[in-house]
Amino acid sequence: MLKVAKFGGSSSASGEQLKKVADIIKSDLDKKYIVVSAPGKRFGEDNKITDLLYLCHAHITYSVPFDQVYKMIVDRYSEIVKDLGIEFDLDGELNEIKEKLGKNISVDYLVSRGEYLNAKILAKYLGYKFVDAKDIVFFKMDGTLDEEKTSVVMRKVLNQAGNAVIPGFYGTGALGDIKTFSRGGSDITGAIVSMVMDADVYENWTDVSGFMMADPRIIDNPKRIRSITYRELRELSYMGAKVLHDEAIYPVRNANIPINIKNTNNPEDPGTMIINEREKLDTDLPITGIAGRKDFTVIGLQKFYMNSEVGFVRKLLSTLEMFDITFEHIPSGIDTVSIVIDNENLNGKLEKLLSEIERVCKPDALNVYKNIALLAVVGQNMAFTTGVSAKIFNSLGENDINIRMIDQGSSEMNIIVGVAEKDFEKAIKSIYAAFNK
Ligand SMILES: Nc1ncnc2c1ncn2[C@@H]1O[C@H](COP(=O)(O)OP(=O)(O)O)[C@@H](O)[C@H]1O
Ligand SMILES: N[C@@H](CC(=O)OP(=O)(O)O)C(=O)O
Repeated sequence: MLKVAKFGGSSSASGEQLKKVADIIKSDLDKKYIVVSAPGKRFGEDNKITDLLYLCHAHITYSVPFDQVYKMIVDRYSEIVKDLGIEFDLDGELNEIKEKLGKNISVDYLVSRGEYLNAKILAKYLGYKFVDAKDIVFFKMDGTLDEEKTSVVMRKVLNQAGNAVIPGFYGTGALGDIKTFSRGGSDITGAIVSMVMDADVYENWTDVSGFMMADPRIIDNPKRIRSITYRELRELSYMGAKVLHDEAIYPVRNANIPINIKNTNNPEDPGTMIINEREKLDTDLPITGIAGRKDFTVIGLQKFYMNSEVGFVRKLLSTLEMFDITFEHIPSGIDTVSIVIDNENLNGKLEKLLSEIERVCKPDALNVYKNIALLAVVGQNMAFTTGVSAKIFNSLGENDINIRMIDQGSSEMNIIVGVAEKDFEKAIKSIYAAFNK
């Protein structure tokens, strides 16, 4: 039996947490490859090391003194090393980083030091080998994973290493520089190690006892999801349930490796199993989970006889292509079509995009709705159950929540609802309550 275990920032936020991590690892010899994030928050108002490193880089870029932020980082690691009581040359490591803290330091290199140092510390505490992610994770020129090179090199290095601790979140770019995944990317590193080493299970250790039916920061004590398919999980994590990065699903799903979400603070809890087959799901609830995100803009077009104008949607989408904008959903009616765009992708381009849409599509009306939140109600059982959408829309209606958009994928595995951002939490609460009476 081979297990890959990834411990997130919440599991490694302090010496005390890292001691729990070590106990978990030592109590199960199948956990051979350990992936670790940078120290996360110890309490609500605390800072994640990765955020402090980004902040430090911003100070350097704008030539603002960064000593105070840098000191906060140094203090956190000093405390961890002290609490663990290990002999660790922290000063030597920090000096190496400090020497590079000039104007031209790459942001990816600097933020990757969060996981680098944490993995080195944990390896020392466990007596495991430290394997630097820069030597086993490789990216292509376009920034995507170089799966071939990564597989060959990682397999060779890890087979020789025996038990090893690997920093998550980064690897080496095509030009030999350090590159990171997007935020939360240590989950992806864990999934890649699982795939390449052909693990029997990928354990993802965090601070909650599994994937919940809804965000526990919005719903008090939500029901735990005992088992969920990769597809459902991807929908939920993409839509904001960031327990697991949505891009971490692909490598393990392809290799058919189950993921087990577990709680470092409650290791006995079974957590959530993420598997391939719907038939083996341990649930008969019509919906599996609810997730959502704020910060969307909806652009709505109306045009009489739009449905008979050949190529209308193509023209509309070509305007997005022109500005290099991706979209989330495109619900349409007979004479209407809307595009839902993540604000991050609009990035100051909205006015220019609207004028191009006017020019190319000549709509009768063009409306923009800002501050939209999207909610996704997800479940593979939904396609086989009647009345699910009625329940969702009734619950929103009963709570006076105005629905701004509805979309349902062809898989019938999710229903997406757009609401005003101010109604976001209320909407999640009312849908959750409707399915948990
Ligand atoms: N549906 C959900 N189920 C469980 N946790 C959720 C859900 N949606 C959001 N979360 C939040 O995700 C957090 C865990 O993710 P994250 O902070 O990235 O963990 P880590 O630091 O271990 O990587 C939980 O503490 C919880 O607040
Ligand atoms: N430390 C990185 C990568 C990561 O995956 O962190 P976490 O496991 O705490 O989500 C980040 O904050 O984005």
